[in-house]
Amino acid sequence: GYFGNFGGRFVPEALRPPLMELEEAMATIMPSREYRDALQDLLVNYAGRETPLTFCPHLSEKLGFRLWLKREDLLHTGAHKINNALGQALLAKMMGKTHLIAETGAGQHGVATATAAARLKMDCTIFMGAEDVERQSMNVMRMKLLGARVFPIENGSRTLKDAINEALRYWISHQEDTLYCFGTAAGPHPFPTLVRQLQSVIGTEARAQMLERAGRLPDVVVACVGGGSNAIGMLHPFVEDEGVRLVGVEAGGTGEPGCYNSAPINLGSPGVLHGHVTMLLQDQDGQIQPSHSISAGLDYPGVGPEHSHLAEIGRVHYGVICDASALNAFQTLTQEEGIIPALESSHAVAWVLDHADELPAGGDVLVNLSGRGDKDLGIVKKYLNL
Ligand SMILES: CC/C=C(/N=C/c1c(COP(=O)(O)O)cnc(C)c1O)C(=O)O
Repeated sequence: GYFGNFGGRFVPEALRPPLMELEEAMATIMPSREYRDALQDLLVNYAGRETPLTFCPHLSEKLGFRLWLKREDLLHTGAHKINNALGQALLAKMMGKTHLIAETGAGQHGVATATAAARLKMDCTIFMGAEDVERQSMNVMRMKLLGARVFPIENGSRTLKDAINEALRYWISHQEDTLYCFGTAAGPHPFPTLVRQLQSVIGTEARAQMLERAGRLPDVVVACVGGGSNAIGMLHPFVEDEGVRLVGVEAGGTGEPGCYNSAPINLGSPGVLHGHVTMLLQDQDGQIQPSHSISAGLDYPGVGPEHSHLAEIGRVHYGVICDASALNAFQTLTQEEGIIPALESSHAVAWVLDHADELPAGGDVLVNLSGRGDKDLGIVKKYLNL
């Protein structure tokens, strides 16, 4: 369960049995024809795969290279989260579980898990920081409509980190009938591996689509990094392609010195959080620092262990984008190409806009559009005179 020096399973003894049961199910149920056919049917005929690869003529003209977007925003529920939620919910169902629990920050994973539970007729409980309940209220309404119970978490920074803590605590005393449907490529082993496996459909499809549509592999592949699931899903299938430059984009928050950010790879240090060793925002005593980002989905002081490893070995470059640049990219993509991106995905687009002069003229740049921006209109209204 390690990626170089990062990963592992640093959990209370009581959590080892359900994690070992999950690992066993990954080895016995997931390779089965029954599971693979059922998941493929859900991804194609329910979630809407394969997602389009959209060329951006206007931005390509302005930037001097061909810009391509992988449209995970067009999936059912509006983000890549459904890939992972369907895969884990189906696994839980085949393991005989009747209850799914999950954490959520932007609410997309919460909605995806509630959707999967509704489709597979399972109970669903979502843990969500109270601050996120307010700033992503449309997604909270969707979760409730879908039949999920939503628990607002008041302690700590009232965001994603606290929601994960509560979900793990709940799971300890509800192991028999419950699977924790972990929402990102972090957490104790086997979650980072399981989530990468389920999200790699993004990069596998995009790689084939680039060869078909561009006639070549992309020069650069870019994805935003919160816990790291859409990025590892997009980047993993390209890791062996040495000529392809891989970029993960962390959230820099307001960008003022000493401000709260969500850029543990760039500004953090190694530590243990939520059951794994990874790069973290922490003080010298190992106390986790509060994080900040305009986008709830990137507002997390940790990152998946495989990203910490890919940064350490230098295979992926991790950049930082602040709130203002993300808002600018949100507006630019909307106006230039008629696509309203999630604030999370806007960080990846912003990195391309801000670094255009470093990117190969006449080349091909692929960006993962992890979600759509409908959920963020209430937030951006304050900043853009809507
Ligand atoms: C698991 C908590 C993160 C959430 N969302 C994160 C997110 C992210 C960042 O999460 P990762 O892909 O796991 O890094 C990117 N794009 C969209 C549209 C997102 O909603 C959520 O609860 O919805």
